[in-house]
Amino acid sequence: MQVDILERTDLNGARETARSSPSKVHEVGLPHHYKMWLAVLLFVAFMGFLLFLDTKKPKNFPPGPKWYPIFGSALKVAKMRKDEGGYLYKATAELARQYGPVVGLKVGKDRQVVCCDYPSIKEMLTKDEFDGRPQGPFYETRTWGTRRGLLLTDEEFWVEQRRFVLRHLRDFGFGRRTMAELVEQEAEHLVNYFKEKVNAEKGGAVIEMADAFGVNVLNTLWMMMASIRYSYEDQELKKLQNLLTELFANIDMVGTLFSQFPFLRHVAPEASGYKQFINIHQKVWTFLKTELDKHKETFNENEPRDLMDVYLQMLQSPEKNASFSESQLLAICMDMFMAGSETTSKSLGFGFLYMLLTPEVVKKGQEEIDRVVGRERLPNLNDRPSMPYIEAIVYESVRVFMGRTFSIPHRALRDTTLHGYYVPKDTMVVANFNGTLMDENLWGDPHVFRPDRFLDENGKIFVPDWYLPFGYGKHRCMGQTLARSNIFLFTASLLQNFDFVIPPGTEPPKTCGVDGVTPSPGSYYALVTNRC
Ligand code: HEM
Repeated sequence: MQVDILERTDLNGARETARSSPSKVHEVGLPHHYKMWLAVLLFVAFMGFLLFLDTKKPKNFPPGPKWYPIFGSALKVAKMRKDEGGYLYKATAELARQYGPVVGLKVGKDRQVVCCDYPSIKEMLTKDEFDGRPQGPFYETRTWGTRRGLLLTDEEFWVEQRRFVLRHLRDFGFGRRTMAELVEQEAEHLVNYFKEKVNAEKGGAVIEMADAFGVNVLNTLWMMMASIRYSYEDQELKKLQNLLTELFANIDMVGTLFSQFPFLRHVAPEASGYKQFINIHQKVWTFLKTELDKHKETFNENEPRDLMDVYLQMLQSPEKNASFSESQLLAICMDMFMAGSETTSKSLGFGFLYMLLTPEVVKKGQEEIDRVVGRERLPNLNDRPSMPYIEAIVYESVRVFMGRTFSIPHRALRDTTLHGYYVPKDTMVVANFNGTLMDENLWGDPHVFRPDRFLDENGKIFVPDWYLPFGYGKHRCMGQTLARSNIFLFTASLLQNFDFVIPPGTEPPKTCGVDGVTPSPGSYYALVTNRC
């Protein structure tokens, strides 16, 4: 059937098109500009409807501030964070005071549930439905577009990789005698490093404490991972550690601007932190790739020396499963590097910061060391059962560090409930450890550094159920044993040999710390002298 098109221009100059059929029945449509306005109106109404939906909370979702289009509750959280001096954990704790221990938020595109007390945190960490890890650009960009590694992967992929790494790290000493030897060796290096500094100056040395432990902590892990020991002078490593500290101070555990508002990656790559995130990850990746390439040159498949070798062996094996790849090996190294060094050295950093402010703790610790070990030899991990007070300092150091931050986020794998509330699939669920590790109802005086809280009436170690700084359940920390051994021996060895005081004429350091993925004690100094 033939259709012709009639076009005419009306008095206002607008063009109008009508179609006529051969039967000459004219269907005169709306003028073109009306149609255009109608389309615009429909589009606006549709967008309005979508924005309206954006503000609707799922039924029985955990309570929290109102959701606005696009931003969700982000502006409210940002304001509260500003009011709380920039600390996200404090802003969330304040929200929990207003709405209850389980807070429902929407930050940009991310639906989040934050657990802020012991019962909800325990429920979240033990329920299989919450064993996922978040998805999205933030969690994928770090490994160049595909989720890899151990920290932020889930389901079959993660189960297989976690099992492999744990099994083989054990072969290289993880949790065994070889690990103890490595930790003891690094504690000795640390003491010698301090001695060199202290003996070089009359009256002791003023030492920057916040980053005094990073190299030794990393060495204990890296020897098992890649048979590598770094020196204090290694400039490449120093640069990398500074970059990581910068990165960790600029992102939060629950994401960052460009992950919550992904369009910012394109319109404001610098201001949204995207560019810096990519640059730092690129540098870490290149550093690790260089180490891996060096490793390959000396690799002998019949004599694996460390985890890298066992993994390379697996890559050549015909039984290799799809989850194994060279980029996954690099991602594992990156995760271990990030999870392993920053956390332990910052726990030590906070521990020594508080000990500077509470000399009675140092005195009690030194008395125990003198009684059990004496001064003729360095402490070792066999002394641990006889040194409950130093062990209690370890628990307390980790408490004051993790009490300022969140767990690694989890994700609901399916629609489920938490604390009686509805949590839809793919919601990010995170624990604010401040709600357990700094809860006045649980600890009485959580802001006081008091290792005795971990000792019972017989002076034996007592750890309450609500002490969960290493997580719980299937995703629990893989490095807890190594971390606690490092903190124990580094603390015992330093207290055995040195006294630490606030440098005369300076203000006592502040304990507020610097917020970030892992909180940092910030830069502070101690006057370190040989013990008499
Ligand atoms: C004081 C030191 C440390 C603290 C407080 C700490 C804390 C944590 C926490 C809270 C989690 C998350 C648990 C969860 O999501 O439910 C975690 C996971 C993890 N940690 Fe640690 N950690 C420390 C040291 C280490 C060390 C030394 C290593 C390396 C050997 C390590 C490797 C990991 C890994 C690989 C995961 C991910 C586990 C998984 O998702 O399966 N951590 N850690």
